[in-house]
Amino acid sequence: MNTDPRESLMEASRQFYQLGWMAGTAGNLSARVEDGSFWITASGKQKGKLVADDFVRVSLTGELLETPNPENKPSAETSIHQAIYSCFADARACYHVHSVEAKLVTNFVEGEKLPLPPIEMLKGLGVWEENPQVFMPVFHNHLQVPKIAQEISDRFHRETPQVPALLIRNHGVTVWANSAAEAENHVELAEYIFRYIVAARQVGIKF
Ligand SMILES: CSCCC(=O)C(=O)COP(=O)(O)O
Ligand SMILES: [Zn+2]
Repeated sequence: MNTDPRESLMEASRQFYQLGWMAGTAGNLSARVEDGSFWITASGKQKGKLVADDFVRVSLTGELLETPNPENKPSAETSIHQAIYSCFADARACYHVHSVEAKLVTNFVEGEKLPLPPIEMLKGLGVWEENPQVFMPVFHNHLQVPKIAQEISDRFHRETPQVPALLIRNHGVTVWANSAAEAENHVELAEYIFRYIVAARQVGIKF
């Protein structure tokens, strides 16, 4: 496991910012270290030019353990990262971004899950069946983020998601993986799938 994952997080953030998925201060990225704690982007940082001081390290229970800049506050959405790491012991990185398409697709369903198209890209999210019926969990965008985190934790303890990703309605996607590199792949694959869903709807393709 990487001892200090901040370089990978800064690189991913730069890339997602350039793709328009972390516009301004939107989104947050984290990765764990050996003792189970995780480095996460500090709240309100411009995501196109993060430096190593723009992070904090917090414990799985949310205690602030390290802050290179004393003014840093943990991401406002730290509780969601805590929920993911608590639910999935193998998760080493958790990335949350805000694309236009991720918000749009959550308006295509009323319920708590978004049907995904049976396309090849699902293999990158761990689904290897032929013509799979796969759903991505969708959560309500409560103003109080810990409430979203609690609902994620409750639902994932009842039912393991089919893909390592979740949507928050009109907000964005959160993915997790067993490495920072794999989390970057998961964001790119999820975003590709959202673009496909938006495009399919425009031309009337149903799945
Ligand atoms: C302008 S984005 C609003 C907050 C949010 O949803 C987000 O992802 C960034 O919050 P953070 O506290 O991590 O900067
Ligand atoms: Zn967000």
